[in-house]
Amino acid sequence: MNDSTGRAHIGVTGLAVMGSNIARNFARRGHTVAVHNRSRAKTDALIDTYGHEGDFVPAGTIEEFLDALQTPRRVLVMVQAGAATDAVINELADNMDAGDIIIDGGNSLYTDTIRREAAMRERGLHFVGAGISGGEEGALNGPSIMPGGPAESYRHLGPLLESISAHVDGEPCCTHVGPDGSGHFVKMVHNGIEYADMQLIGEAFDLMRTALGMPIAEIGEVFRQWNSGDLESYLVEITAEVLGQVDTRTGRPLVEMIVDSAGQKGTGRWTVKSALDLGVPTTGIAEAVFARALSSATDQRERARELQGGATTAAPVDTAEFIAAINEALYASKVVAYAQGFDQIVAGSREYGWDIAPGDLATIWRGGCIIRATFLDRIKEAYAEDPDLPSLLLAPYFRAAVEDAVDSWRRVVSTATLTGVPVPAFSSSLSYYDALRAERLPAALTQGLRDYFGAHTYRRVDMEGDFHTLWGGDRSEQRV
Ligand SMILES: NC(=O)C1=CN([C@@H]2O[C@H](COP(=O)(O)OP(=O)(O)OC[C@H]3O[C@@H](n4cnc5c(N)ncnc54)[C@H](OP(=O)(O)O)[C@@H]3O)[C@@H](O)[C@H]2O)C=CC1
Ligand SMILES: O=C(CO)[C@H](O)[C@H](O)COP(=O)(O)O
Repeated sequence: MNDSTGRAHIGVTGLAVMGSNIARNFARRGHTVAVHNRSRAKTDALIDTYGHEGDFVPAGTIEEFLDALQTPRRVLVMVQAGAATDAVINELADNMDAGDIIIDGGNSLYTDTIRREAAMRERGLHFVGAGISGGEEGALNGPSIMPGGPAESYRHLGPLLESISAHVDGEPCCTHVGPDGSGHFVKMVHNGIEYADMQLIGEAFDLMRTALGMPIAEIGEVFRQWNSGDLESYLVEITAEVLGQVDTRTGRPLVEMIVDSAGQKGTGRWTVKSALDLGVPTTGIAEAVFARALSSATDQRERARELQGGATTAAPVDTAEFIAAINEALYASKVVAYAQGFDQIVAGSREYGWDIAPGDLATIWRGGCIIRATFLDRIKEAYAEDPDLPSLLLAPYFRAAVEDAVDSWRRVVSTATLTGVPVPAFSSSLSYYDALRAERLPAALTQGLRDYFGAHTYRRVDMEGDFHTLWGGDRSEQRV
């Protein structure tokens, strides 16, 4: 047990990319911040390079670190998710006192956070699983922060976290999301949407590159222009930057020199697994995760290059017009991805009793995070108008935008198919839209088949109850 008389307002342990920049963010905003890392070198490097930026208290051991903190102690853990996070939390907990607060700011799996919160609560500690987004730049200048955990912890922590978060229209991009794993759950879905956003941008790029045969620099310019319209967002902005980058070794566009095999650390996959468990059709995110998996199946792709694509047609004639159509298809598909992500958040909130307000997330995702976009203002307004919106696609603003875009969207998907350009996210989003608005779905036939082979029963459109047809007998229908 420590008898703390320390002076630091908060401690950060784990000083890699995220932790070191968040520690600097705290210090630059006038907070005294204790800093610690498993291996001392990162602590020393932070102090040597940035020590002048504010009031840091470097610590070599967990005991020194905790002694440096005011009580109740507040410690932000920024280490690798999984076993490393468990190890750090347990070491902290063994040396902390009742009422102290541990904040896990890593990309932890929300079910781990539920487990850890319960374990820490039993030990009298507060545990806050906080999703943090913004990468290196956001961590330093203002991330979007999604803290879960007990409401009481947020009363102690809120002002501190809000002070380092991004702000949009004077509002902090940080709010208490709900109990236990809710903060990490919404961060997971945020990352799933991030995957879908990037996949859609990639498909738009591929259409311009492969179907239209445009030079990379010109495509970059298109994205730059799109960033002053409805698609204005951080990811579209940095797409223009990446496409504009010239490789210094070869003089060619850098993107042509990067291996086309996308990595993933897990949050997209977790989103899809959770969507399957919750029964939410998060198809855009799933396609994005599978597209990364397919891209990284490099040996299989190498062998498959010999497969013939059949009679593909020539590129669209009017380039400018087709670029405008891609813009609309991208926007409509993006609305679908967000609609599905928000559906998943609503379903998760219901499943775990978290009472998450979707509009609050739209508010705190407007700044600081990777999916920040002007678009989120509209989502915020949509949920302010109707907090129980059945789907974002039914909010008047988005409904009108998607209905306006749908002809272009169909043309882009059909042109992609005819020219042999893969557009899994564009096309699955359009299919989702068509399925959602369909009068009748072929699920009726699925039910008939299930009843035929497995006596799984079906419901009728004209009366209540469950029914089974005696398929192997006289084919009469029984009420079961
Ligand atoms: N990078 C990004 O853009 C973002 C990352 N995140 C999440 O934030 C967290 C931190 O990310 P990032 O800064 O990239 O760092 P990394 O995920 O690369 O983690 C490195 C840090 O973890 C520490 N660590 C690893 N294993 C242990 C252990 N067993 N015990 C103690 N410390 C350990 C390392 O210490 P040592 O130096 O001693 O090896 C180092 O400080 C992760 O959960 C990540 O998913 C969230 C948003 C964005
Ligand atoms: O959380 C993040 C941004 O919000 C991280 O950058 C995350 O690592 C991105 O995921 P992946 O590495 O799977 O692309």
